[in-house]
Amino acid sequence: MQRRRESSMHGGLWEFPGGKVEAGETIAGALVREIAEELGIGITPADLCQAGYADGAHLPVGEQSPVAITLFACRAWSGQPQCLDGEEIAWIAADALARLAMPPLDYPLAHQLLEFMAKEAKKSIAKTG
Ligand SMILES: Nc1nc2c([nH]c(=O)n2[C@@H]2O[C@H](COP(=O)(O)OP(=O)(O)OP(=O)(O)O)[C@@H](O)[C@H]2O)c(=O)[nH]1
Repeated sequence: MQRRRESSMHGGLWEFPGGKVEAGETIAGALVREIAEELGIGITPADLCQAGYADGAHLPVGEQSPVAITLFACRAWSGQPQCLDGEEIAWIAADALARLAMPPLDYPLAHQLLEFMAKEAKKSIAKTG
């Protein structure tokens, strides 16, 4: 997880690393670029698997968001993650994610990630068992 710069919108809150899709990019292509810019590691679209999606419809009634976020899991990368853009980065255990102070859409994403990981674990047990 990455803690946003204090001076930015949602400053000081923890979020999944990533960023906005630019004109002409695919969502996965934008993530490859953002992860290189923010963490200095190399990932490829082939290693990405969609793990979640959140937009304003996932927020409590009365709360709105102009933002829609697609969350990807990534199984492989090259290099060591460095904090190149945020205030700090940290590995967070999946079951501790929801206790972090995060922007609103990252809470439903964290919940979906837990479900995704549980399903992946079941598949892996089925394969090996
Ligand atoms: N992670 C996250 N970001 C949100 C939420 N709601 C919301 O408006 N945002 C905004 O969505 C934008 C995400 O873009 P970004 O990660 O590229 O962040 P940024 O604007 O600081 O980067 P930039 O300067 O490179 O454009 C941020 O401005 C962030 O504040 C939310 O619930 N979760």
